[in-house]
Formats: sequence, structure tokens, C-alpha cells
Amino acid sequence: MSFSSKIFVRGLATSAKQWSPIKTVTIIGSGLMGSGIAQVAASTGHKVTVVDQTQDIVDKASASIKKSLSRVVKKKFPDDPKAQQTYIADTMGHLTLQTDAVSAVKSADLVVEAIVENLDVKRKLFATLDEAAPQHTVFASNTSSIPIKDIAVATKRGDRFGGLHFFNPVPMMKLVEVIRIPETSEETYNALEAFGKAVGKKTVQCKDEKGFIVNRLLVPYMVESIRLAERGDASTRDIDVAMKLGAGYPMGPFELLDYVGLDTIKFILDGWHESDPTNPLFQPCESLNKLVKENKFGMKTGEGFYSYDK
Ligand SMILES: CCCCCCCCCCCCCC(=O)CC(=O)SCCNC(=O)CCNC(=O)[C@H](O)C(C)(C)COP(=O)(O)OP(=O)(O)OC[C@H]1O[C@@H](n2cnc3c(N)ncnc32)[C@H](O)[C@@H]1OP(=O)(O)O
Ligand SMILES: NC(=O)C1=CN([C@@H]2O[C@H](COP(=O)(O)OP(=O)(O)OC[C@H]3O[C@@H](n4cnc5c(N)ncnc54)[C@H](O)[C@@H]3O)[C@@H](O)[C@H]2O)C=CC1
Repeated sequence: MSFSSKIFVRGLATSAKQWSPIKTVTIIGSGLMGSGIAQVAASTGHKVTVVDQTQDIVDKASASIKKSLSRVVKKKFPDDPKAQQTYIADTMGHLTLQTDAVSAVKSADLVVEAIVENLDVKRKLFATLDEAAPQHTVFASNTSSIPIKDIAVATKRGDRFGGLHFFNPVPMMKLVEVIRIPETSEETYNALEAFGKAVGKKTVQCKDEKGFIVNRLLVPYMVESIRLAERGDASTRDIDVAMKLGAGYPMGPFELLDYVGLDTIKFILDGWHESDPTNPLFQPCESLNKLVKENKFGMKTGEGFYSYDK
């Protein structure tokens, strides 16, 4: 191991040039994604604090994580209830859930933001955390669609800011997109990539452009799916069946839209439409807007393009 890498691995976070492997993680937002990121970080030995707005929300997140873990352990430790319970207890033992973001970042090596897909709310959060977090703390957003640089401007730590874009459901999806902005230091990028691998994911790197890789390619597919249904060319159900049986997708587009959350989808599409109003891909979708107006966000509310047992 070269001299520099020895410093690289052993060095304490005493200067911007050195970093320690990420051990303590704070996740802001305990919804679909934040709870999943917390789960995979805690189950891989990281000390995790998850923050949301109310105790009721974090209690729900705790229950959701336990439910997911109970599914994971059935496959991980078949016919071994003791090992199953130990895995769940160990994971939950690494998790703290609370509602105070400022205290939650005081000893964080990494803060991952997974709150609502709204730039102003993200900026406000990061500006507050930038004042509260230690100098060495790395910030990352799990945003689906907002350029990381547009979020990072709210802080004074562009060199310690990046994107960690996980996929839903986090315990099952093997990918995380690691995004850097021009200011992201090499040490920060390496720390983010190492964290992605440490939680069991395959990392890919991409530029800080709209939708990174996967979402940028999902847009034409999912937008055209809705247009196809709105034109009456096929039903949502048949479009889903067709893509699962004809293209081998695990979910059809409408199942996926309901799974992701129509509120999030609308935030994404509205944001891209605002930034590129003439792009035909980003034109508003009538059926999507109608469902969101009726608070039908998909699986998370029990009804979207389809209805679900809550
Ligand atoms: C109007 C249109 C506008 C478009 C605008 C722009 C759109 C751009 C895209 C926006 C996307 C935004 C989201 C984002 O940023 C990125 C994403 O995350 S995209 C989504 C990526 N994810 C997928 O594509 C998921 C595809 N689906 C699947 O992989 C599978 O269906 C899934 C794994 C979810 C479920 O598996 P399946 O076999 O289909 O069925 P089961 O439910 O029976 O599960 C089988 C098995 O798997 C385990 N398991 C499943 N879920 C979990 C979980 N949450 N936790 C733990 N374990 C889980 C479990 O063992 C299951 O077995 P059981 O016996 O049922 O327990
Ligand atoms: N849903 C999906 O499939 C994916 C979503 N993402 C991104 O992850 C982020 C979160 O998305 P979801 O988990 O789906 O949303 P969600 O709606 O399930 O969860 C968001 C959570 O953030 C909390 N929150 C909002 N403002 C907050 C604040 N100021 N402080 C603390 N908590 C706050 C909410 O109470 C809610 O629990 C978004 O940026 C989204 O684009 C990324 C990949 C996949």
C-alpha cells in the first residue's frame, strides 16, 4: 500500500485533504427512500440516525423498516428464526429515529438528504445543516431530478457535497448513482463511492445532469407510456402487461409510477418542464395532474393509476 494511500485509509478527518471511511450516517427524510437507505446502512454496520418531521412519521418509518427486514431475513436465513431475529435486532440496534435534524448531524460523517423533491425545501434544510454539522461531514442528496449543484449552492461545503442516488426499493435495488459537482473533492467522491459499496450497492458515476443516468432514460419511456394511454391506444393494464411480458420488466410503467409515488413524479416532471419548457418530453401530463390533485399518489396513499389494499 503506497504512503499516500496509508494516510488516505488511516488519516483522521483532520483536514480537507484526508478523510476516514464513513461510519456514522444521518439520513434526513424517513419516507420511501430515507427508510430504505437507513435500513441498508444500519444492516451493514453503520451508526444511523434518521430524521423526519414528526414522531408519528418516524414511528411509521421504524415499522416499515422492520417489515422490510422481516422480508429480507426470510430469504437470507431460511429456516433459521434465531439468525433472522438476530439480524433484525442488530440492524435496529444501529438505528436511531428522531425529529431534530440539527442534533442529528453533530457527529455525522455523512448526511444523506431524502426529503421532498422540492429545491427550496432542500436548500433550506442544507443551509441549516451546514451551520450545524462538523467541518468534515460530507453532504449528499438522493434527489431524482434536481442538479446537485443547484442544491449545494445553499452551503459553504461544495468540496464536501455530492449525490447518492439510490433506487426504490433500496433493500432490493443493487444500484447507486454517485454524482459529483465541479467542487466535489477527490476525497469526497471516493468517500461517497466507498459508502455506496459498503452498503452493498454497485456504484456508477455520471455527470450532474438532469436525471443522471436511469431517470433520464426512464423519462421518455414513462412519459410515452402515459401519452399512449391518454391517446387511448391501450389500457394502462395492457401497457403494463405488455412491458413485463414483452420487455421483461419486473413492473410495468404504471405500476412503477404508482410505486415511486405520483407526487414525486409530478415534482420531477414540473421541475424539468420549468427548466426546459419547450421540451416535448417534459410537457405536463393531464392524467398525472388529475390524480395528484385528488391526492391519489399511488401505493403510498392506496390509490393512483391503480387501487391498492392499504
Ligand atoms: C407522467 C410520467 C412522467 C415521468 C416523469 C419522469 C419520470 C422519471 C423517472 C422517475 C423515477 C423516480 C424514482 C427514482 O429516482 C429512481 C427509481 O427508484 S426508479 C425505480 C427503480 N425500481 C424499479 O424499477 C423496481 C422494479 N420492480 C422490481 O424490481 C420488483 O417488482 C420488486 C423488487 C419491487 C418486487 O419484486 P417482485 O418479485 O416483483 O414481487 P414481490 O413484491 O413478491 O417481491 C419478491 C421478493 O422480493 C423481496 N422484496 C420485495 N420488496 C421488498 C422490500 N421493500 N424490502 C425487502 N424485501 C423486499 C421479498 O423477499 C419478496 O418476497 P416476499 O415473499 O414477498 O417477501
Ligand atoms: N420514490 C422513489 O422511487 C425515489 C425517490 N427519490 C428521491 O428521494 C427523495 C425522497 O423521495 P421519497 O422517499 O419517495 O419521498 P417520501 O414522500 O416518501 O418521503 C419524503 C419524506 O421527507 C420528509 N420531509 C420533508 N421535508 C422534510 C424536512 N424539511 N425535514 C425532514 N423531513 C422532511 C417527509 O415528511 C417524508 O417523510 C426525493 O428527492 C425523491 O426524488 C430517489 C429515488 C427513488
